[in-house]
Amino acid sequence: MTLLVKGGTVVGPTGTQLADVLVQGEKIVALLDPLFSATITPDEVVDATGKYVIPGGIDAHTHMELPFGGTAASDTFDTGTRAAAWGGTTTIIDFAVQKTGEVVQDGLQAWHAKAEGNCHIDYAFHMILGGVDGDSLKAMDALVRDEGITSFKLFMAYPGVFYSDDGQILRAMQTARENGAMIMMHAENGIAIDVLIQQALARGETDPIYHGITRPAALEAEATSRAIALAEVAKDCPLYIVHLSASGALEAVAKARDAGRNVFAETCPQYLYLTLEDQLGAPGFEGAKWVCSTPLRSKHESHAKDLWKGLRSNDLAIVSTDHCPFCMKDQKELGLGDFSKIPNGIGGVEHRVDLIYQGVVDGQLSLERWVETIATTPARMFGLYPQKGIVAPGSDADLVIYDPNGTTRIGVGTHHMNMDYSAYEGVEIQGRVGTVISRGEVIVADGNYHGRKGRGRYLKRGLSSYLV
Ligand SMILES: NC(=O)NCCC(=O)O
Ligand SMILES: [Zn+2]
Ligand SMILES: [Zn+2]
Repeated sequence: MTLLVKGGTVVGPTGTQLADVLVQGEKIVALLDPLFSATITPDEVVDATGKYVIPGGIDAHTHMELPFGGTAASDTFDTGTRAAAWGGTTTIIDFAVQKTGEVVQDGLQAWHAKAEGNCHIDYAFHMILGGVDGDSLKAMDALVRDEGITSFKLFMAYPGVFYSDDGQILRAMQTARENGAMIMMHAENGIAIDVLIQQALARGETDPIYHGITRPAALEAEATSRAIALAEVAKDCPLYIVHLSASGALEAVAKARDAGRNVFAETCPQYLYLTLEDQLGAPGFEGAKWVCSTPLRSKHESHAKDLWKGLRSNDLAIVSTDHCPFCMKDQKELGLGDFSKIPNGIGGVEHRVDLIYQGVVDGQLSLERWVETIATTPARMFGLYPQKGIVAPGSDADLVIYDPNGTTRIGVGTHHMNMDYSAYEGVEIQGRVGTVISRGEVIVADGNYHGRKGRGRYLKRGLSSYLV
């Protein structure tokens, strides 16, 4: 079976070219001069005239079905990966969870059981370590060696749940330095935050906005700097700061990178577009829709502006979503009268490609940087390159035909995520995901869905291309 994507502008991290993309089976086999491809008779033609042809998006940070705060994220691997496909994402890297006290491999098998046979697109896992001890350190080696899991998330936040102390973090970093894995860090000082939360509740400050006020930017910056220092002590263990939201944290990352350190970071669309005042501070309980950690930051400070700059300068390497949706009804509502009981998370796996394309329209990013931050760098960072993340011969034929003349209006009435609201209700994007191709199969075209549950494959990942 051959498929020709014809007439489009192929966008990669280093430039654009007018080229037709020839696909055979699941792979890209050639980028052809349009004059030459006129001589070919493929089985199927996808017209991309006037459109961009980009590698399928890779969302390196999702939480399908994550148990949190007495409930679980509302997207299953079925609904969440289908929504991702609609939005031009053809690979996710989800976080398998070792609950505190659980054997790491048991946590991993439980995650495989949730995902297997349910995914519409290809998927891989990072591993959350809910407890660092001798057994889990040995398990890290086994996962890197045998399971294709080469990155481990630790939490400086959420004491009593996922939290690791500095000694545990250091030991995990030393192990990662030895086996080549990446340590991913939720960098917020959870111990200090818990004090602020208790004080706020004692004053009767229970509305959702206090979720943000009790997680100040300074405590993200402090934890980020501490993680960077611990990684230095662990002989420059590769460190990746997740969901970075604050200018001070970005400064710490930039300083480490200027010093040549193995430090990387991602941000998420919510920190580029949404704010403490306008969303988290919405009247009544409405702000619960935007409770996530790290929290949305103040529009009166320069966080969002600095994050866009960080994306341009590569101090922020990747945009992921941290997709962790909860419905308002019965889920976010668990925190009525006590913001600390609102399950943390925002859903957005469907909108990342569009929302970051809007950054191109707004003059924040180049086309090439758009592709790099949503597809190419995630593939390189997490050991999926060049199978994924690039439109090139030999790579999987994961392609998005993106229409710069289309528009997308985001809202709960049209999205495909299993959420009863949209975090971006009414936002209009000056661009549109058209056709989506996953391993050579057209799964979205002309506003219709052609994919199916179970076609997505588990990807065993290699070590990061950025490892030194
Ligand atoms: N980010 C968030 O609010 N929820 C998901 C869990 C995490 O990434 O910390
Ligand atoms: Zn986190
Ligand atoms: Zn997360």
